[in-house]
Amino acid sequence: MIEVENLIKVYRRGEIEVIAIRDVTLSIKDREFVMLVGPSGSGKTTFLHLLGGIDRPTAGKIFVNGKNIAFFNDKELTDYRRKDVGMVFQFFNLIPTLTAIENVMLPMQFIGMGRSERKKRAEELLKLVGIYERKDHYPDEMSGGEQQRVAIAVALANDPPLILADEPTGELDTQTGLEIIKIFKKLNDEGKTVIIATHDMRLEKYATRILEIRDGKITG
Ligand SMILES: Nc1ncnc2c1ncn2[C@@H]1O[C@H](COP(=O)(O)OP(=O)(O)OP(=O)(O)O)[C@@H](O)[C@H]1O
Repeated sequence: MIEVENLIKVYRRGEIEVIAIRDVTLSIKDREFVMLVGPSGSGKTTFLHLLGGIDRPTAGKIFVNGKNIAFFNDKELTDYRRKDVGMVFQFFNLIPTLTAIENVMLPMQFIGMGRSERKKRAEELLKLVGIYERKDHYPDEMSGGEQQRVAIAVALANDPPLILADEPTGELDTQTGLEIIKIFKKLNDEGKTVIIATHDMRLEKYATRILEIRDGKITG
């Protein structure tokens, strides 16, 4: 359960202030599949970064399972990012010097899981997203769609209940994008809460809810 209360994010560039999130209050239940839509610059990425603990709000509260992550100190926030949330990005964000399986194993290392368990779980996750046969390849040896599958496995590494994705099909061709959408649908069916910022209207039929963001204000 996510409860956002009077959330505000203001970026300051010298003298100029940009209000990216403008007093947003909403709640998202467990197992929802939320599609976040809105024009470029409306605040989608900022909103996901705030929910994901990548950025801090200027004001307001973000309760995730009863805990206000806006009040977390750096250590608590790092812990939250490692265990409670998985993030998927438009440009995959894999580590180029690590193979697919090493990328997936890394977040498990951060929480102290032993090597053999990490390897076993990473293999299972790569099978789940349909990319096991490429496990020893480096990101630059894989297509965009393959890299995004690996990136989803990375996001799932520590089994977070919440998955946030920022334009995950934006760099992919039509067919590959559809395959990625179906992976998110499967994850949602298996119990994950999924929030996806996107311009890809094919997600609409899977979404349990569509939120519209405009100039930092969310409706819907
Ligand atoms: N680090 C930053 N410093 C200053 N302004 C920023 C920063 N990040 C975002 N902004 C501004 O905040 C507003 C919201 O940006 P954001 O990236 O969240 O929008 P978006 O809906 O994700 O856009 P897009 O679809 O183009 O990715 C924009 O006006 C943007 O210019």
